[in-house]
Amino acid sequence: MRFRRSPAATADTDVAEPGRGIELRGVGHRYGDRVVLEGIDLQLTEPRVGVIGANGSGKSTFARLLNGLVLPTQGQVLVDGLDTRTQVRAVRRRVGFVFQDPDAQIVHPTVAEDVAYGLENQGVPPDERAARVAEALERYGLAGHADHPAHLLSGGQKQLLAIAGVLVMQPARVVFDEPTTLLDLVNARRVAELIAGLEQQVVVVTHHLDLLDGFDRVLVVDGGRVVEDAPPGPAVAAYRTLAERR
Ligand SMILES: Nc1ncnc2c1ncn2[C@@H]1O[C@H](COP(=O)(O)OP(=O)(O)OP(=O)(O)O)[C@@H](O)[C@H]1O
Repeated sequence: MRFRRSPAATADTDVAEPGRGIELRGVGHRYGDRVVLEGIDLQLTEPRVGVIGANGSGKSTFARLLNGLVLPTQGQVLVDGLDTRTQVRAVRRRVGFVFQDPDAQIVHPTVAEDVAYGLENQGVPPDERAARVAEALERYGLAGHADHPAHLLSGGQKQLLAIAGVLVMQPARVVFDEPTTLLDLVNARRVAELIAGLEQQVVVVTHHLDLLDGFDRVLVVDGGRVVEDAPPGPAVAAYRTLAERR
C-alpha cells in the first residue's frame, strides 16, 4: 500500500550536502520582545566545536537552533544544506541533541525500551532494533541494566542512557547542552571520554572548560553575540577576561 506524501515529507527527502556542515546566516532570536541572539554568521565544519559564555548569554538557545528545536526569528540555520525551518524532520535525523538533564529525555519505563524508542519511530524492524539496542547498551556500559527501571538509574547512568538513546539513531552530528553539569567528577570524565571518542561532529555547550581540551574551535557567547571564535586556549582566555570585567 502506498501513502501519499505530504509536502513536508517531500521536502525532507531533499539531498543533504554533508560538506557544508552547520551554517547560521544572519541569525537572531528573540523570545517575545527580548532579543537573546543577534548577528550570528557562522559555518561550523570542524569535528569538535565548543560553546562557552556566562549564564543567560544565549548558549542553550544557540544549541537548540542547530537541530530545529528553536527556529530563528531572524535569518536561517542550515544543516548540510537543509533548512531547519522547512526541513526540520530531515535535520533532526541528522542532528542528535543531548539535554543537560537526562530526565528531560528519558520517557520509557525500562532502559532497553528507552533506547529502542527512536528506532521504533524510524520504523527500524524489530530484529535490527534489538541488535542495535543491545550494542548501544553494551557500548555505554548499560548492558546489565537493560530491563531495569530507567528512573532508578544513578544520575551518571541516566546521562549515559540519554546519550545512548541519541547515538543509537546514528546521527551525523550531535549537540550536547551542558552534558556534564549534573555529574560528579568520575561520570563527567566518563562522558568527556565518550564525547572525545565519537566519530560524529560534536557541538558542546559547557561550563566545564576541561571538556574543551583537544577541541578544534570554541565560540564565546556574550550578550547574545559570538564575541570570540578561536581555538580553546585563546577562547577560554577571552572568556576569563570577560568574566573579570563583570
Ligand atoms: N523559552 C523562553 N522564553 C523566554 N525567555 C527565554 C526562554 N528560554 C530562554 N530564555 C531567556 O533567554 C536568555 C538566554 O537563555 P539561554 O538559556 O539560551 O542562556 P544560556 O547561555 O544557555 O544560560 P545558562 O548558562 O544559564 O544555561 C535568558 O535571558 C533566558 O531567560
